[in-house]
Amino acid sequence: MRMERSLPTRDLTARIDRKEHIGADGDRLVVLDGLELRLAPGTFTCLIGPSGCGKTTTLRILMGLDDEFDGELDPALREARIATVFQEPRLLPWRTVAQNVLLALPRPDLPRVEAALASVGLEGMADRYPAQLSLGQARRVALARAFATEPEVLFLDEPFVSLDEASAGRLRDLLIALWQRRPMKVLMVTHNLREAVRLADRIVFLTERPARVAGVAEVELPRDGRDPEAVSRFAAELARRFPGLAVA
Ligand SMILES: Nc1ncnc2c1ncn2[C@@H]1O[C@H](COP(=O)(O)OP(=O)(O)OP(=O)(O)O)[C@@H](O)[C@H]1O
Repeated sequence: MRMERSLPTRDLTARIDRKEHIGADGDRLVVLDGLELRLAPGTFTCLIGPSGCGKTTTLRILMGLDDEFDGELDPALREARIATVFQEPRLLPWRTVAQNVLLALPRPDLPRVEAALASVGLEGMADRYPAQLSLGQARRVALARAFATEPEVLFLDEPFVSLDEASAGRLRDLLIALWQRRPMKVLMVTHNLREAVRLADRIVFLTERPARVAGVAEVELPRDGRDPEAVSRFAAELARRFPGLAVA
């Protein structure tokens, strides 16, 4: 029998004192300035803020993809097993669905791949190639791949944009169901305040660029009470509390 790896029980912290990008004209663009984040065990956090304020830049630093910044990441974050889900499903086109999931695992484990695909409703699709999938199906594979690695921290960057509302809604339900089975720390970037309210325990609002944390809201709605009306009401309240930083 396969043993599940246990999840760490302490917070992870990150402090980004300053992050600059160099623009095409060679000018320095200060993107992040004094941004501090804390990821708590078993907590689903959404990061939201105005367009271009630095959300993806923040995520890339936390993922370890960009280390050119002033500040400090929790050493435990560098050592943690992390999984990432991007806007683009990022599947290798010349590999089958099953091979794409298999490649993410530390060792070959076909039963785990099959279980992961079944968990996202893709039984029977293991031998298809990415070009034979709809965008929604490809995103399911990306979720299956991320969860199959049993990460300690899961980062998502707008994983449901460009889908119709019904498909996005089904994928949100799926994401929450997968996460509730094994609630790791999650940090998800989204533009969509209603999506954040639907999914998150906690929403971190960023200021305009250069971004820092404008405020943190706990989503105090019970998970089984997040129907569209309750979500809209809560989102409207937050939009009033953080004017200009998110639209309900
Ligand atoms: N590699 C780069 N080189 C130069 N400038 C960059 C680079 N990456 C991002 N930028 C700029 O930094 C700023 C922040 O970009 P970032 O993608 O982090 O914002 P965002 O909040 O995720 O944006 P959006 O809301 O549009 O998704 C933007 O002005 C962007 O043009």
